[in-house]
Amino acid sequence: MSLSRLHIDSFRNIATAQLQLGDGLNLIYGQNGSGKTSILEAIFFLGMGRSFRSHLSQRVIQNDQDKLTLFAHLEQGEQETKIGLRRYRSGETEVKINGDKVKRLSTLAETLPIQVITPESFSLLFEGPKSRRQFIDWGAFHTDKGFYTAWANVRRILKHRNQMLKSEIPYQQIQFWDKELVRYAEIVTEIRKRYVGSLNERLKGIIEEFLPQVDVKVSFTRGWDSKTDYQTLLQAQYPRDLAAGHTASGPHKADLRLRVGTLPVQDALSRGQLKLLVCALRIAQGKLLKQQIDKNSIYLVDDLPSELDARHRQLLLQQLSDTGAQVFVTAIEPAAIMDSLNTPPVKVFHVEQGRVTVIE
Ligand SMILES: Nc1ncnc2c1ncn2[C@@H]1O[C@H](COP(=O)(O)OP(=O)(O)OP(=O)(O)O)[C@@H](O)[C@H]1O
Repeated sequence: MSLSRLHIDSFRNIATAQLQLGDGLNLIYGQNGSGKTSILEAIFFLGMGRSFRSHLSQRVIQNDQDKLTLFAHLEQGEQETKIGLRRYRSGETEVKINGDKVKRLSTLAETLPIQVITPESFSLLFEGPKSRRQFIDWGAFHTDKGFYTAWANVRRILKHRNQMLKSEIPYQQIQFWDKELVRYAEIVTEIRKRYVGSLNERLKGIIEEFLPQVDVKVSFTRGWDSKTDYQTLLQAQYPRDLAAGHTASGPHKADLRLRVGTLPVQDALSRGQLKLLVCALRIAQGKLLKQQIDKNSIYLVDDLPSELDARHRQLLLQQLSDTGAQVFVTAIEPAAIMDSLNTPPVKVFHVEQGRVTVIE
């Protein structure tokens, strides 16, 4: 699966660009501030309906314009899908797949599985559990049809439960909702647990290549004490939840624990090693997706050379190419990528002040 054509209009500093993309490695290079990341961001926006850089989607619309437009052709074997997205400054978003209007952004995400690796991807390891949960859920969403609905139900019931806690509703009335919550929480937890188990299998080989002699352990925590039944826990914790005005434990607190021996990875590894670990996690996800549902991801790798020595650059590019996926990498100097490749990129783009030209 790959994007063959991409049309960008009024996105960040790119007024307009029409790109014929390569099925394989696409290199985008240019000076600081030229618009390299904006191209990756545009592809991500088309797949997710939001940016990976800013939670304010309006910011990506080019200054002085009232809307942005993104359009692409997606090739899957013999099949071609046309995807279009328009975002207005008023906040409205229009999405079309093969000319038909699409209501839910999750339909877009399902059509276009995207993996992003940026210098900020470290947040996966450093920040709170939310980004790690999103990482697990990316895989759970793409590989299990039941996940989306079960997780949407968990979130809906939790929201309602928290409102009831704030209104100091007695437990007898909350109990009915807890039964529903437990039912969906178990589905979500089971899918997540199974997914992390399969991911671990794929991860081992990649970590051995990227970080030999480092014993990284990845485990899943479900969001409440592993020995306690969730229904019993919700009842026992009701007084505490009531005082806090929200539900302390549950699948909304699930996490991915990454350790080297007894230490959290961020205390045990260098910055370059952490970057490699994040890359290993993303590559393992892509490989697992291919194995489980025969779908390739699209990789967006921003500023690939940073933090990595020549050998690890080469290893990373090799692993990315082994996924068989379409890959977009950015760099300031093209040599930083070219020198690490056995075969040249399929396409090379140069960006200068928002103008994109094809080099080969
Ligand atoms: N809404 C917008 N309208 C117009 N220009 C914008 C908008 N948002 C950001 N820009 C500009 O777009 C330019 C491109 O930024 P981008 O991050 O894509 O560059 P880059 O080539 O990835 O740079 P670096 O190598 O420093 O990461 C920046 O100069 C920024 O000021």
